[in-house]
Amino acid sequence: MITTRAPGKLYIAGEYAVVEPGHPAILVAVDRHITVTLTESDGVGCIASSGRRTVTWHREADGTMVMKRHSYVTRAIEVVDRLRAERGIPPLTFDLTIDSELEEGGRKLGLGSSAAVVVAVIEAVTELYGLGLSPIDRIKLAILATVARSPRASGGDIAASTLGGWILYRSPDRAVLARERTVTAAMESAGWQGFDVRALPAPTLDLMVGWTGTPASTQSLVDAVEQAGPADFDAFLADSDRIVHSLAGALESGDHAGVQSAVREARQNLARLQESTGIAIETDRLAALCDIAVAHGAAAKPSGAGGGDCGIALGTFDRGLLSEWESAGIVPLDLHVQEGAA
Ligand SMILES: Nc1ncnc2c1ncn2[C@@H]1O[C@H](COP(=O)(O)OP(=O)(O)O)[C@@H](O)[C@H]1O
Ligand SMILES: C[C@@](O)(CCOP(=O)(O)OP(=O)(O)O)CC(=O)O
Repeated sequence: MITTRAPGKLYIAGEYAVVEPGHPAILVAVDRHITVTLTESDGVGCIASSGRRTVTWHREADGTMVMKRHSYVTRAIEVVDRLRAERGIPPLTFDLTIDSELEEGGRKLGLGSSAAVVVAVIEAVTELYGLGLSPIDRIKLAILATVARSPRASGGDIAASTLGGWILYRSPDRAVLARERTVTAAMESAGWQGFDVRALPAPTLDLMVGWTGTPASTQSLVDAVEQAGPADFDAFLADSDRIVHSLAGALESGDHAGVQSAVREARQNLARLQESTGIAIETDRLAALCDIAVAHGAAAKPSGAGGGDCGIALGTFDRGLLSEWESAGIVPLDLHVQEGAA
């Protein structure tokens, strides 16, 4: 039996820009997890996850996997299986049980459950076959599995979920990766040129997280921004890059005022994207979340694609701030940074 665990994540800055290859974002892993348990089985494999339909799979005589429905989980199993076959390792059949702390009553919180599930499944299955992959190679495999299902996903959530702690992330060119014919070739592809992951020191500021209670569809929001094709998108990208760079510098030098001012600027830059696209990133409830935090001396912004999900505040832990959030219909989430393993 193999058990793996992967944390959820939150975007701190760089969302939407990071969808463009090579553009950076900063994320943090949080201490709520997905746990995957793998047990070898005979003939039929079962994927069981609470609140979801159990999916079964089997192999044809030549080892090819057969599954009726595809999901993030099956894509993750499949990509590892292709690598196994390319390396001449004999196939196995196994059951997976998935437990999630990243949903509330079956509703997504915006904490990156799809990334965490893919990361935990990839870790379990690569361990089963003894593939001996580094964390960076597992991030690459998880990105390949994810883009099979969501071609535009940046993969920032995967990097945060794999490494833990605070990270700086730059996305690869997923369109180039998708053209590679084997997993081995995709792992070495030129599509990784702009890709980068690096650990950042955590600030001593407290991270406070509020949930709006409204799940948002990241994919629809990203597609809508692309369709809107705002004339000033290049300026948005340039500003985002500058803000992320100054946030990384402030984290590295322990400059708390610099961290807070970069977070404020990141909020403004997203507000400009909202203005030029007409897409509601900072909803009324996210605006209330941010304004309340600002009134308490914190720096705040929506986290991720916006439109609902979560907002973050960086400052000094403040019970008054949290109770004002509650009065405004925002649920404070009791989350802490999940430190990296390294
Ligand atoms: N426990 C789970 N078991 C299987 N698949 C899951 C599980 N949790 C999440 N997923 C997959 O991830 C998707 C949600 O991911 P995502 O949009 O990243 O949400 P969020 O970031 O808000 O958690 C689900 O629709 C499902 O496909
Ligand atoms: C817009 C984005 O840059 C960030 C989206 O982050 P979210 O935190 O909104 O994502 P979910 O985990 O699906 O809720 C898209 C991306 O990077 O793929």
